[in-house]
Amino acid sequence: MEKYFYIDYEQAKRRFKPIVNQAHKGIQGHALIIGGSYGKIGSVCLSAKACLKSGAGLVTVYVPKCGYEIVQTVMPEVMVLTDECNEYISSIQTTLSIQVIGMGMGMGLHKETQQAFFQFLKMNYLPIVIDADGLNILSENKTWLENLSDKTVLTPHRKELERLIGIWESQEQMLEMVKEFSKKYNIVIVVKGAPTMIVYKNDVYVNTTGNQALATAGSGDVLTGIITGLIAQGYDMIDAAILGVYLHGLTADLAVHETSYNSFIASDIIQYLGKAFLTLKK
Ligand SMILES: NC(=O)C1=CN([C@@H]2O[C@H](COP(=O)(O)OP(=O)(O)OC[C@H]3O[C@@H](n4cnc5c(N)ncnc54)[C@H](O)[C@@H]3O)[C@@H](O)[C@H]2O)[C@@H](O)CC1
Ligand SMILES: Nc1ncnc2c1ncn2[C@@H]1O[C@H](COP(=O)(O)OP(=O)(O)O)[C@@H](O)[C@H]1O
Ligand SMILES: [Mg+2]
Repeated sequence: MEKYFYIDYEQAKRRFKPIVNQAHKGIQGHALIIGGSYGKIGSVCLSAKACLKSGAGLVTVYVPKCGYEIVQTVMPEVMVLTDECNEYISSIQTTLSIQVIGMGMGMGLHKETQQAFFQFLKMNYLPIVIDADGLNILSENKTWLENLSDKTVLTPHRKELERLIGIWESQEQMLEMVKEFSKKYNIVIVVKGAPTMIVYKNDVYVNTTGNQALATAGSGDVLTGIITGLIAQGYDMIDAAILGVYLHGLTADLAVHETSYNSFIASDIIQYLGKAFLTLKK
């Protein structure tokens, strides 16, 4: 039996958990953001900043060496681990105690990066949000999908989704294909677009916030950071996806009267995140 839900204020408000007075960084969780390649370190910066500004206690990023000074300069709050390779990720080694991983943004498709991703997937048991080139690597190696744990959220835009599951004739057919995909791997899929729809098995959650101002570079990287930051705090995968997508779109609704559609950029999502959270204040 399929179920459709609209992600509106009520759906978001009842999922929102205010941070407790006695909170400390440990309670808020430690997130690891893995991604970036030469010329695309900005995508990791956007994700990491969004992750912190969603309430995560600690954020560490794992980037190629070329990203070290950039991240440490742009975001003193974020800790940095670097790959031995300068331009792209060639192996993913970490012994950090973390609660969640967000990965794929700006990561590129270098063969060594693909292998590093595969080795990482095989030994990962933590909640993970996979976006962008992480999705594109899975599309090029579909047998690797078997290694996805049931604590996985995929966040494809329509083109990334097409690479992953093939083409569709209609929105209805697309949703049926995504439901089958979700059931086969027991994972959550955030189908980004206008509107964004979250699919988990036979349930479809249709977002009601957001607008065309979000059609700008890095807005998906920011969403990955928001969802990762919510999971770090203990939200389950579906609630984190629902609340994250709602808040992400709401920032654009709150901002456009000041920024216009044209002059809204991905950093504005992060800037307006506080205002979006305040609308859910209990
Ligand atoms: N500042 C940065 O470092 C940025 C890095 N980025 C990274 O660049 C890599 C490539 O991501 P892109 O999404 O740009 O490239 P993709 O190759 O995944 O998508 C671009 C192509 O897909 C089509 N497309 C994009 N969004 C679509 C949608 N919603 N519906 C239908 N077609 C769509 C476009 O027409 C274009 O042909 C990713 O790893 C991403 O994280 C981008 O996020 C942009 C910003
Ligand atoms: N016209 C639109 N209306 C609502 N949301 C949009 C629109 N265009 C893009 N978005 C949102 O912006 C984000 C774009 O993600 P993505 O293409 O991955 O960006 P990037 O890879 O550049 O970070 C998604 O969350 C998508 O839902
Ligand atoms: Mg993207």
